[in-house]
Amino acid sequence: MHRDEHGSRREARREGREAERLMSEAHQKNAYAAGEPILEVRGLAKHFPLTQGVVLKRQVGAVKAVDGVDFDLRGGETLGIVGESGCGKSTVAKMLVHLEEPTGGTIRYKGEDIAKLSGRALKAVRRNIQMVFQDPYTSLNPRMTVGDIIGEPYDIHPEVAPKGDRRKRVQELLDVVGLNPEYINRYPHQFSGGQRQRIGIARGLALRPEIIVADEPVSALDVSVQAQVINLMERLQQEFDLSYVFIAHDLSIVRHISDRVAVMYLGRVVETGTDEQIYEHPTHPYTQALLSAVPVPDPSRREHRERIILTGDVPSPANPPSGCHFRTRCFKAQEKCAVEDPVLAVPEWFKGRGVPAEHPSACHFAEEKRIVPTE
Ligand SMILES: Nc1ncnc2c1ncn2[C@@H]1O[C@H](COP(=O)(O)OP(=O)(O)OP(=O)(O)O)[C@@H](O)[C@H]1O
Repeated sequence: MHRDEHGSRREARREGREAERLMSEAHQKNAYAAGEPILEVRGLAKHFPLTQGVVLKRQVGAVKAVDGVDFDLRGGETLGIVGESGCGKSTVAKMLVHLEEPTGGTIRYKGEDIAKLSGRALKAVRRNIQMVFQDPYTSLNPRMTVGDIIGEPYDIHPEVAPKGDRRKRVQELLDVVGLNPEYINRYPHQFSGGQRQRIGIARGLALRPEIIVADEPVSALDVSVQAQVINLMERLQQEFDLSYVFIAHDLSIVRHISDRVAVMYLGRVVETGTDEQIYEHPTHPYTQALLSAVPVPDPSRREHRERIILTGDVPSPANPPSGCHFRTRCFKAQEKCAVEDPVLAVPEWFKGRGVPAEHPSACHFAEEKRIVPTE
């Protein structure tokens, strides 16, 4: 065969592949535009190896910090993730922003599995998913000025703000989060806790992300300051068209800001629903127990609230109970719970009934129980 013929065939194949790639990209964009979730998390797992021995490390088990988590995040919405300390919330957050590598499962961003990305494609996704950390006292470098802290992401993504523009950009961000732009040369210790969290938020916004993963962003703050920071985050969500994953251990904090809520226990999601479904019509005994502990300001409603006291501690994620992870502390547990893992799905007996209890709950004996009386 003639050389030129070879070349033109190769060229045609290359063009064909390029067309296929563009079509697949267009398909993904269309799928997202048609109301697909911006993030789809399926079977997400993180098992940390437990080792023994100093020189020759031998794996003797694994801490199942996250053990098969599913959830969706839709564009412009806030998904609250709640659960007690140690249930794996922070590990989920770190996997979403690529600070930890999953042991299993997928995280799809606009239809693409981010674990399979590398190079420029991965960098672009990382730019679009930013994190705001838990503790503003320790997450900011005390030796850097506020200007350097907020502008640091531009070192990795200089295309977002060329060097000459950075100071102006950082001052705009300070203004956006309600801080005086003239404070740009100050150090973190010169700010209050709430102001430091505003600095953390400004840094999270620097690259103009689409998604912010906020890991207990107000837990370290006084109650009065918590409300201010939450109000700020709600305003920024509108202004910058952001989607939030908002993590907290307290259901009452999450309620204010979340459109939907996922309740986690020992590495798994046990119940998900809209804020109304979770607060007014919980069906999982763990959610019901958490709700029975939230502060209720109105004394007459508080009096009528049912109290569910959980006995025992959260078991170790290195050795979770068989079957349902919650069964060792559950007031409803029966034999079935020890042998059969309940799946996170709408319970059969609520399916198609159009009632608020019709939402996913991982319990063999899911049943609606209103804990906090309505106003
Ligand atoms: N690098 C690690 N190596 C081993 N175990 C870990 C590691 N990081 C977390 N864990 C364990 O994984 C489990 C989940 O931790 P994680 O921090 O995700 O929980 P959390 O719900 O965010 O709790 P908290 O609110 O206290 O941060 C815990 O038992 C923790 O000890």
